[in-house]
Amino acid sequence: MKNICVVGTGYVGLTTGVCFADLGHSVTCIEIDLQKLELLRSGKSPIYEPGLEELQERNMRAGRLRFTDDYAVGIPEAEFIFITVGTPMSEDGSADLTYVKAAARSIGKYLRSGSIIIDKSTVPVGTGDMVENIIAEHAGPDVKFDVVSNPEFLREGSALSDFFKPDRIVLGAKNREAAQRVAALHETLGAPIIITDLRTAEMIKYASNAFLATRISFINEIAQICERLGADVREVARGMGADKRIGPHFLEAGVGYGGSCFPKDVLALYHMAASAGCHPQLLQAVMDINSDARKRFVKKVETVLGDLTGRLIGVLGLSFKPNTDDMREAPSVDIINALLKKGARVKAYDPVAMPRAEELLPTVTFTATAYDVAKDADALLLVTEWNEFKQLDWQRIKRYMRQPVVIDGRNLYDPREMRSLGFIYWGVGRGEAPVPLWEEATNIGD
Ligand SMILES: NC(=O)c1ccc[n+]([C@@H]2O[C@H](COP(=O)([O-])OP(=O)(O)OC[C@H]3O[C@@H](n4cnc5c(N)ncnc54)[C@H](O)[C@@H]3O)[C@@H](O)[C@H]2O)c1
Ligand SMILES: O=c1ccn([C@@H]2O[C@H](COP(=O)(O)OP(=O)(O)O[C@H]3O[C@H](CO)[C@@H](O)[C@H](O)[C@H]3O)[C@@H](O)[C@H]2O)c(=O)[nH]1
Repeated sequence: MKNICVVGTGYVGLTTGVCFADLGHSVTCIEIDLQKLELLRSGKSPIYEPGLEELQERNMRAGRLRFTDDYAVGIPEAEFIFITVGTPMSEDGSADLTYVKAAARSIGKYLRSGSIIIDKSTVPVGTGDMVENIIAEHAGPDVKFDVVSNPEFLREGSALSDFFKPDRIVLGAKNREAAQRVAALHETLGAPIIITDLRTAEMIKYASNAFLATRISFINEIAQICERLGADVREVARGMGADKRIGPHFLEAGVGYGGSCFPKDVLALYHMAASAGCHPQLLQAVMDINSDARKRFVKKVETVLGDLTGRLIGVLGLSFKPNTDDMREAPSVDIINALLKKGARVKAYDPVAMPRAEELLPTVTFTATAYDVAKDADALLLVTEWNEFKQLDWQRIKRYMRQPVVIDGRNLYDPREMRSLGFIYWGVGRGEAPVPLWEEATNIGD
């Protein structure tokens, strides 16, 4: 049993704290947002993450997990201190390190010799050195400590299984012995552990996210070509993915990637590269293709319906992906704002993200069910592929709609089935565009 302190209780911090407690360690989580802290102390999770709240409650009851806003409580006893605070996008596109610097200052004030500070937040190359300097400045010369970079690879919606069954654990440090102590902490997980230097570990995180984002933009570009040439991108991805060198994952064409990580991390890497005098042209293309995917989706609605003024559009799914309530950089927000700008009215439904979406989309009407979204709608747009949208009663939806138009941004439905049910259906990269409902169809896709 080790004493662990986790600074920050967002998606990464709470998962880290709860899971290490579940492995039998004694964990103190420090959170400065007092509203969040109150919720956490009452045994509730401030985020929707399947299985997390149950595990949190269990470990709090067992006395292995506690929450505080007081660094004096968490830091002095801890052998391992994880920094998991946010690193959002700054105005210039670089990663904003305000929270990391503040956490390092506070840790420094209460640190005792022998602790290891582990940076789990996604931070630009060189941040580990900066954190070390800030802590040293505040801890004073007598306190001996190490900084280890341990980038986090969990995905929202599957955070627990990603924690307990990681593909790999990356550790970067100046002092190999410190990295080995952190490796030993993770031993029970049985995952491959890669030990490298600080800067390389920091870069592995950005390169991994940028590569996954590149695959998504690549398949979205292929989808656009498929649409023009009458091929089916899902089959293309299946055929490509069967090649072991390519693999089947992250080849789902759609409305582009969103979330709290890919958009900000690709941009931050671009910024890092440009600041170092490189010319990151592939990263620029990845970002351009991603924003075009959202625009093209909106253009499809216009192509089918014509002028959107006064049209009622129903949107299914708001979170940036299923199984999370996270609305950060969700494609739904850009799509809905573009529709509203073109004069449409929008109704929307999401199984869990509506409370978070309300403040971002104040003029949207939120409904209690997916079926309510369809009522009187001129078109229904599938934006997030929640499981419950796979089982809809389409005969019922068709009766509710003003006209049976479905634009599917995630290729959730079978085009032939939808058309045989009488829908005007348009997916992503799956053959020809449907005949527009208005005469002067615009050319789409550019
Ligand atoms: N969200 C993910 O799925 C994910 C996955 C891998 C890596 N990451 C990276 O991990 C980091 C955290 O991401 P997140 O989504 O969990 O962030 P988040 O914004 O959801 O949570 C950060 C938390 O830290 C708290 N905090 C800020 N400053 C603090 C301080 N000085 N002391 C104590 N608490 C403080 C905030 O109040 C907030 O609750 C980011 O760098 C992100 O890029 C995120
Ligand atoms: O084939 C695909 C796969 C994903 N997406 C979209 O890509 C975005 C990101 O999806 P996903 O990677 O599943 O979610 P995140 O929770 O943002 O996780 C990513 O970002 C985290 C934060 O850095 C990393 O830890 C994870 O490894 C990395 O997968 C979402 O909008 C998805 O809809 C696609 O459009 N097509």
